[in-house]
Amino acid sequence: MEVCYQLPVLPLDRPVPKHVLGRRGAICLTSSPVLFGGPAPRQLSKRRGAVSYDSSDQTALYIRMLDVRLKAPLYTPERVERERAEREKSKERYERTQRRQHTQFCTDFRPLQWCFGVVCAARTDAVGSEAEQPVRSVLSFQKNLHSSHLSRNHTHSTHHTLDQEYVGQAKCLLRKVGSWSFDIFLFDHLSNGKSLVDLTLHLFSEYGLIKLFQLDHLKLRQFLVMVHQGYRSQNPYHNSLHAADVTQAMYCYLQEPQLSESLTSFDILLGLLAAATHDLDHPGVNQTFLIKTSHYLASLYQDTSVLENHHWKCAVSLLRESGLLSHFPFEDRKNLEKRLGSLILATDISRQNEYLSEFRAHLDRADLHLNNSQHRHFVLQMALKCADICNPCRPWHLSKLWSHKVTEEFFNQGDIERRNHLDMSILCDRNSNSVDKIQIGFMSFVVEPLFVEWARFSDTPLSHIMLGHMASNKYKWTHLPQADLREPTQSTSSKTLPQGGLGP
Ligand SMILES: Nc1ncnc2c1ncn2[C@@H]1O[C@@H]2COP(=O)(O)O[C@H]2[C@H]1O
Repeated sequence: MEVCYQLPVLPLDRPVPKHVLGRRGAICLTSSPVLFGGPAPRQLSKRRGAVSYDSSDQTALYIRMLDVRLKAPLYTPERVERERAEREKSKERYERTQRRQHTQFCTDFRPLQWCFGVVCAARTDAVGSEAEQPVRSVLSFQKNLHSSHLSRNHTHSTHHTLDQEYVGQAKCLLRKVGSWSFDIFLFDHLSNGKSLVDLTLHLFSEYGLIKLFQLDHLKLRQFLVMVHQGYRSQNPYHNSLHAADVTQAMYCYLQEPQLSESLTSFDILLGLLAAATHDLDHPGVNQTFLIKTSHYLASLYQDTSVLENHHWKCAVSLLRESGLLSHFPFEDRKNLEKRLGSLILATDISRQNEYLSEFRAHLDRADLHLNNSQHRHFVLQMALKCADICNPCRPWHLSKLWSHKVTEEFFNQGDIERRNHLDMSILCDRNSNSVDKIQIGFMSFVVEPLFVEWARFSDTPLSHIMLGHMASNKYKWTHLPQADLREPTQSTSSKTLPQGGLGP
């Protein structure tokens, strides 16, 4: 049996032990205590990894064994039997749910199949044989789900991830989820790359949405795992970490007094769902690229909000596929799907001026009344727009990382365009653009105008903190020497541990 193993975390309330400070590298591992330097226990047939740790304030210490795999019979027969029974029970329950959903679905899953490259020609061609198609061929995401370690974690099945200490750290960090300086990169590490799943689950339970809307916990988790998997991890920027970041920002905005005092639970449910799904299956290139390469999505959505329409359709597909809201009355589901689309479509950055002018006009006339459901929806749209492009308003150490990630994605697109002799898209040519110039332009022309209006609307400490960070970040991009603006190296960036460095 192959077991994923992670190390216990050293206690947070004690000083960093001398033998840990200043050390980094491979260590030996036993099933419970951590030995630094001792011989490897005999049952370890394989070990590989490194310890990385972070102690930014000398009281907190994160320590992690990366990618360690053991071949060790750690299970007792009773435990194996108990877990087998749990697995069986969970499998039965899952299959029952899927059988029920299959009889309920009468929707067109084509966008879903396209976006994940599942070939279902038989299904679309042969209408007569549609009823005979197996569920799996239609529900493409389930295939991914079955093989996902994320979906297996909660059933404690064969690959038991001994991750409890990390989970403890992640839970600890979640207590600060409402803080604007919440470190999503660190949280992503602590949650094993599934920050979007864990964070959104946490927020759902924090708001009591699970109870209130009688959501099935298993379906919710499966839905979020599918959302996580629906993002392309190879994108430097538009991946599920960005979605987690936007969801966390959205939560901060939902907590602002104006909103928290007026939004309904349905608004909150919608706002969180929209944030988590707003960039689903982003291909890592922009709309211009899709149009000039005659991509099918461009023709499907007639060159208008191509990506946002696609994100929306993917989100709807996943909602239906998971059956998360299958117990809602039909009208409520329709309403939610429609409003979800309207929120996601608002993130089309090429329509920024439309939304901003309307927002400004409302503020000038002081006629936004949040007891009006349409006005509440409009404010949710503005909140999601802010959350989507809030990275320049984060503290420098986080903002800088996002800036490099988004620029890398732009430049990757430019490289493809160059190789294929296509016109270079704006900001995508690495030979004539630089991250600092892109940031200064983006902040001045896109971010600042939006956040100035948002501060007029909400006028809270947070809105001013965001403007403060943006001004200070812009100053840094303008004045710091190039060496300080470079992307943090592997050893100091979030790729290992994001904050505070790693020691020598
Ligand atoms: N820090 C940033 N610098 C430059 N552009 C950005 C930055 N953050 C977000 N964007 C752009 O803002 C856009 C918002 O919509 P998208 O997510 O489609 O694509 C995003 C990027 O093109």
